[in-house]
Amino acid sequence: MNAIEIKNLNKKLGDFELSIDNLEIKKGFISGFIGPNGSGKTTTIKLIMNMLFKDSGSINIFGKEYKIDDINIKELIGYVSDAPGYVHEVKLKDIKKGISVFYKNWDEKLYKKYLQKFKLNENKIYKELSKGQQKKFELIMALSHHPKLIIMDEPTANLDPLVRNEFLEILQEHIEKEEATVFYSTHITSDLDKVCDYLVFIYDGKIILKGDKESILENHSIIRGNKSLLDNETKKALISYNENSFGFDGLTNNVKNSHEIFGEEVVYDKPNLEDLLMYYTRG
Ligand SMILES: Nc1ncnc2c1ncn2[C@@H]1O[C@H](COP(=O)(O)OP(=O)(O)OP(=O)(O)O)[C@@H](O)[C@H]1O
Repeated sequence: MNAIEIKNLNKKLGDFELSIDNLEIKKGFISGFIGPNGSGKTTTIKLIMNMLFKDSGSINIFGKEYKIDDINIKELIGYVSDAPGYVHEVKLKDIKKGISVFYKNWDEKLYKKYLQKFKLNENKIYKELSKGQQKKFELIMALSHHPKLIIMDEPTANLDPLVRNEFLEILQEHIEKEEATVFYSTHITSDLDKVCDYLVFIYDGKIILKGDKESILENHSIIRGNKSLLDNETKKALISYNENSFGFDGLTNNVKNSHEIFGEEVVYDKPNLEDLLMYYTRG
């Protein structure tokens, strides 16, 4: 069974349209959700969280559907939003008191352990925490009820590299222990290089690429060569390309075909996720 299954999902917001024909998030893995600003990541996540109502289509969480199984679904999910998550003027321990009662599986021991690990004092007022500490607290709240699915929207934005690593470590530790699934959006592709197994790439409201990270990277190649090799036919082999006075560079998603077209006259480089994001979105 998949952790998340989306079919024929449609949502219009002003002149933006999100349209996802089919998306399956595999249970037990980390799936990274990437795409440029305004491509529909937050909208998709809010739809998955039922914080926004869909126009049409279906969203299943571990085979369950909102409306029928709302409470059961929410018990299964740990959510970290892109915005500050809690009322600003309240102490951490009071936030915890108010929220923990909604979860059957709330684990006070685990909560205390994470507080210690992240060196957070629960007598502090939420607003007095730094942005990184606020995110850590939100992660603790999201993990302390043993969620089977962790959904996060840009959780590591604004975190320094050290805190980001701690954040990812605690997440990985949790996944290993709980066999949980993670689906999270980010602009920080180096985080995904480190931890993600699967990748979902959204652009202008549509999923343009999805699959396991290693295969996606293997199926793509950056080609660099002399400008004279670019013509209307050879350009068709490239997702996008860039020309300068020395030559060109472009991305292909058909490495074999590109070898047939360009032969040994060009250099083939392995792309990273940053490269994919750039070539796919620069038109
Ligand atoms: N309430 C709304 N009314 C009208 N348009 C909206 C609304 N909410 C979002 N949008 C539009 O939907 C599009 C997708 O926004 P969304 O926040 O999902 O993108 P995103 O991929 O999360 O972007 P970012 O990386 O900048 O956070 C944008 O063009 C945005 O302006």
